[in-house]
Amino acid sequence: MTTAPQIVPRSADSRPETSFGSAPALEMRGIGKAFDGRPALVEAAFALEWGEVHAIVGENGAGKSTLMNVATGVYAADSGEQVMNGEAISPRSPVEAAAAGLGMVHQHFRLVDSFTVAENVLLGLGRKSTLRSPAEAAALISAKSAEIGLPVDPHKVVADLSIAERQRVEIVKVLLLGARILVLDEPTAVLTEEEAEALLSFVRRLSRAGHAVVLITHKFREVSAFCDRVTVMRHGKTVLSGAKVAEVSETEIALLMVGETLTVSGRPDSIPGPVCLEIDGLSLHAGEHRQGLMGLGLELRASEVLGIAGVGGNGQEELVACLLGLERPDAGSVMLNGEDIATADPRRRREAGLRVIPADRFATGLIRDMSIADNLALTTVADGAAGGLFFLNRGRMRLAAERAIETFDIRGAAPERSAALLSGGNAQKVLLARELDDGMKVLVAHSPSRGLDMRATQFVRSAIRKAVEAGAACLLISEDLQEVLSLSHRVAVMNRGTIVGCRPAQDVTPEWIGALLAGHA
Ligand SMILES: Nc1ncnc2c1ncn2[C@@H]1O[C@H](COP(=O)(O)OP(=O)(O)OP(=O)(O)O)[C@@H](O)[C@H]1O
Repeated sequence: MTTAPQIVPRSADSRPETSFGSAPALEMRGIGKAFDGRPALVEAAFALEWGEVHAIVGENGAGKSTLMNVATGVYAADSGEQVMNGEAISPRSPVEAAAAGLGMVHQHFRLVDSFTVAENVLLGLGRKSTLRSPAEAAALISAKSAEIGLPVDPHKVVADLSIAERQRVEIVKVLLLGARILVLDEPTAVLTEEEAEALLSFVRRLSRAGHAVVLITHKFREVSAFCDRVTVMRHGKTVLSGAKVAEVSETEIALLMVGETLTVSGRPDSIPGPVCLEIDGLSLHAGEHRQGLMGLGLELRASEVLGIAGVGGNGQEELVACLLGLERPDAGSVMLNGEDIATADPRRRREAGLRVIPADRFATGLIRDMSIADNLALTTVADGAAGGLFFLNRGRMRLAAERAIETFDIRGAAPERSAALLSGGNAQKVLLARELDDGMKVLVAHSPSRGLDMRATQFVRSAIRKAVEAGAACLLISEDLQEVLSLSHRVAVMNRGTIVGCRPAQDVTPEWIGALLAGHA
């Protein structure tokens, strides 16, 4: 049986108990890397010590992942040098990097869903491994999992695992491959608060045991509470190299990240008008992994932002799925300007003026393998704006994409580039460019700034703000309370599949929200 991980935040005395070497764990100097002639890294540098947790922060597209992809052999650098523990290395693949002691857990996991954990690890270890069967791999996984205090069941099928469990499998896999330097790319973006805390505590324990850990993150709290040093990247360059976290303030880091001051966008300057969206008695049965909806009701007015606060997993996904038309509710109505669209097809909803920014940009928003121009044209093909009935007017699509790229400041983008190559912030901007069109009357925005850096967050919020000031209505569903409070005219709280309270934003108090979230009011 495994025991719950202990919480081990950064403390004054966080020196490692052991070390894997006397030379620095990793030194990268003068690293350059371009994609299609566009520079992603320019003379980037990074220095990592054994026994530390080192944060790399920077805006979306700053080059954090690319730098670590170079370190771990995913990409070959165009220039620069890399020294690990005093020895020059230039891994040509992630397996080679791991064999040298450098492993990375990516934002998107690389596991085969239909295989068990043991089979996946066996596959990941490759042909050079001495392991011959899943049973041998299972024994090794159990031993490693117990040694490092990270619960993993080797016999489970990956498809049945939660996101946090899959992430633990990836970590164990990388450590079994021989990693002593572990790179985690935004590991907590996909976790609940509790899971994130457990993971970060594990990271601290790992560093105390002598490993070096690189944590790519957008969250300042993680930097200040769990990291020893911080490196800041901007536009492919290292603008702060390995500063001690205790010696640099969050404001200083933020300013280095953006290179200028940002204006904070607040609530739209608009007076709510007539009701344009009225949801009544919306019900959807619960499932194995979902809460369902329990007779949910709400009213949204034109020129208004109604923020829905709540802990994730309380029906938010289901509400968005019902509004998108991906789920058919068991009961209830969704009146959009007098028309019940509860069972209408997605095209009719669009014609009625409904637009949706889903929480998962790529699952229900953009198509990863299609170009930016094609993604932008997805919703206009049916109405003829992208050409005639039997052909697509590529020239028109290209022009529309060029306009969107300019208006929405989609960096590093060209119409024909694949959406898969966009950073999180830029992918969100493509979605906004498509959804915030002239026909929009009601925007449903689900966690619109999740995983985005400060600048992209401000961009998204000010785009919503402008749309609402121009007369649109916005249903803002977000687990980020700050986001809800800063943008909304009214705040509703969602719990167990229904709205449990609603107030004008100025009357919201932490006690009121707290009581509703906890189900006490
Ligand atoms: N395989 C690739 N092909 C083309 N361009 C790429 C590729 N990988 C990254 N880029 C580009 O390199 C730049 C840096 O991207 P990178 O993913 O390293 O940024 P990041 O700081 O990790 O951003 P985020 O916080 O959004 O993950 C971006 O402009 C991105 O579009």
